[in-house]
Formats: sequence, C-alpha cells, structure tokens
Amino acid sequence: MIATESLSKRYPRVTALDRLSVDIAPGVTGLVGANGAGKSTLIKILLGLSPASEGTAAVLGLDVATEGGAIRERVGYMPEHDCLPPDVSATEFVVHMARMSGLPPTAARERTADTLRHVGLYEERYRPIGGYSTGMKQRVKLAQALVHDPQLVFLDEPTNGLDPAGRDEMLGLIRRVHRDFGISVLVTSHLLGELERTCDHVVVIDGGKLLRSSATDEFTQATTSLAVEVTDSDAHPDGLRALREALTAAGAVTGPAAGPGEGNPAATGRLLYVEAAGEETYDLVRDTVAELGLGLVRMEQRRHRIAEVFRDRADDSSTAPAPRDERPAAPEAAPAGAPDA
Ligand SMILES: Nc1ncnc2c1ncn2[C@@H]1O[C@H](COP(=O)(O)OP(=O)(O)OP(=O)(O)O)[C@@H](O)[C@H]1O
Repeated sequence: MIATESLSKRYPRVTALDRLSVDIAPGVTGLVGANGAGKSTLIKILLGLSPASEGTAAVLGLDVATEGGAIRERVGYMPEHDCLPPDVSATEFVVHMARMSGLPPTAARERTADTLRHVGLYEERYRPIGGYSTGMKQRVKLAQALVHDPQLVFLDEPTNGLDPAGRDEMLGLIRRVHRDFGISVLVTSHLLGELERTCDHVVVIDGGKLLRSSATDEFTQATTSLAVEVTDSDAHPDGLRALREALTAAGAVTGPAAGPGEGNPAATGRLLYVEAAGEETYDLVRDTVAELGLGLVRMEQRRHRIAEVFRDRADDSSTAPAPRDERPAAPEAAPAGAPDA
C-alpha cells in the first residue's frame, strides 16, 4: 500500500528523513517517533506535497514524484495543526472539502452528513467551528479526511491536545474507520501506548531513520511471566502478599507486585508476576490460591509492552531517545536511565 526506498529529505540545517526504506500493508499502521523524528515530513512526501531529496516512494502503486494529484484523490489527510476556518460551520466546511474532492453537490451534502455523524458531531455541526472544543475540531479534521471515501487516510497526531477520555474516543473512531469502511490508516503519534492498542502494525522512526517495522504482536510477544491477580480474604487482608510469600516458600520465583493503576484492564487491581517454569507453575498458583482461601481473578501470560522494547534498546546501547510511553511504568519495568515515561 505504501513503499519507500532509500527515501531522504534534507533541509538546509537538518536531515528530516535519512534513507528510509519501508513497506506498509493495508490495515491500521502506527508511525511512531519522538517530536522531530520526521513523521510529518514523510506524510507530506507521500502525499506528493513535498519533493524528496533522494530515493523513491509509491502510495497505492502511484509514484509520489509524478502522481501526487492521483494520490490525493484516493488518500485522505488529517493535518497535525489547527487549520480550520473559525467562521464557518462543520457542515459548510466539510461540504466544501467534499466539493473540492470532486463530489457533486448532492453527494457532497449526503456524504458530509454521514461522515459527521460517524465522527460523533450532531447538533453542533451547524455552529461556527471557532466555538468548538479541541476534541470537536479534531473530529472535523477527521471528517474532512474521510468525506471523499478514500482508500487510505493519513492521520497526523490525531490525539494531540485531547484529554485521556478524548484520546480513547479518537482511537476508537480510528479503529472503526478501518473496521466499518475498510479504509486503511496510517496514524502518527509520539505516544507508544496508544499505538499498541490501536494498530496492527507499528513503524518506528527516529532522526529520520527506520528503527523498526513490525506487527504489533511481535512487539508485544508473550514473556515467560504469569500475571496473577487475586482477591483478599478476611484471613488474608493483603491476599497478594500472602500469595507471594507462599509461592516463594514453595520455590516459585515471583516478581514485585505492580501498584494500582499499572495500566492494566483492572486499573485498580494489583498484580503479582510469577516466573513460569512450565505447566506445573499454573497448577502451583491455582492450588496455592485455593489453600489460602483467596479468589483467583486472573492468571495470564504477561506480554511485553512496546515501551519495554525501547527501554531494552536504550539500556543495551546509546540509541537515540525512543518515543514516549504515556502510561506509568510498572516498577519492575523501569530501570534507571529509561526514557521518559
Ligand atoms: N520546512 C522545513 N524546513 C526546515 N526544517 C524542517 C521543515 N519541516 C520540518 N523540518 C525539520 O525536520 C525535522 C523533522 O520534522 P517533522 O515535522 O517531520 O517531525 P515530526 O516527527 O512530524 O515531529 P512533530 O510531531 O513535532 O511535527 C525536524 O527537525 C524539523 O525541524
């Protein structure tokens, strides 16, 4: 769907992209990198809006150097910065963008109504955009990128400026763009955590260079640890501590319990990590929980988080700063010198 070959972009003082070669398949792909990594530059080259200094790139089989117009007919673009006219309504603006994309008047109005409904703008769509919240403006930007029914959309930092709830809603919308309409998505972010939850594939760039391009599953491979969550009982008001002591006495290797809000599904729960030697570790945990009279809430194989992959890299070598993970790090996963968390 997107292929670049040794793509470089040099500005007088900085090399924004440095011999970047990457292939991106249909689906939802995250393009992650710290601020200044070259994400927006790549998008502008892929849209045929900015010429590369060297190398080649194709989008939907079209050459970015010579077929920019044809690419922009088939690709939607949500820019990073606020670029909306304050004095017109969302409906007027999105109809205008649909007309610019070549839709006839009636189709433009119908598609606008459908798209604004899809992004969750209802009554407000008739009010001037100047009075909108950041979240509403981001939705208008998303709607104008989708209105001409593209095959692919480029979303540049769509969660910028949103609070956690707004971010979750935007990420949900992005998933639905692909699931409901079959539109492929390339979404940029400097936050690893949100891509882990949203994307099938993640491309990481730093200083304009490719660091890694992998399926999200490969980043988050299963570890050999089991994450165990238990309920307390009257006899054991701190059930997790009791379990840890019993398992340690039984010879199982246990890690520190994670504190509240460790970014897990049960955000208020607490987890104990147990090194799994084999099937017998599952039995040992189950039997020990039963003997202590605790409730076993869950026992599952822990998976790496993408941020840990980059912490490991940073520990191994003097690699440039990796993208940020916005979630609090688990105590055992945050060695000294880890990048921002
Ligand atoms: N028109 C330009 N002229 C000169 N330098 C530029 C230009 N556009 C971008 N740069 C530089 O190129 C580098 C990459 O910028 P780019 O905007 O692509 O990064 P980014 O990953 O999108 O980061 P951000 O999210 O902060 O925009 C930066 O050092 C930036 O200052």
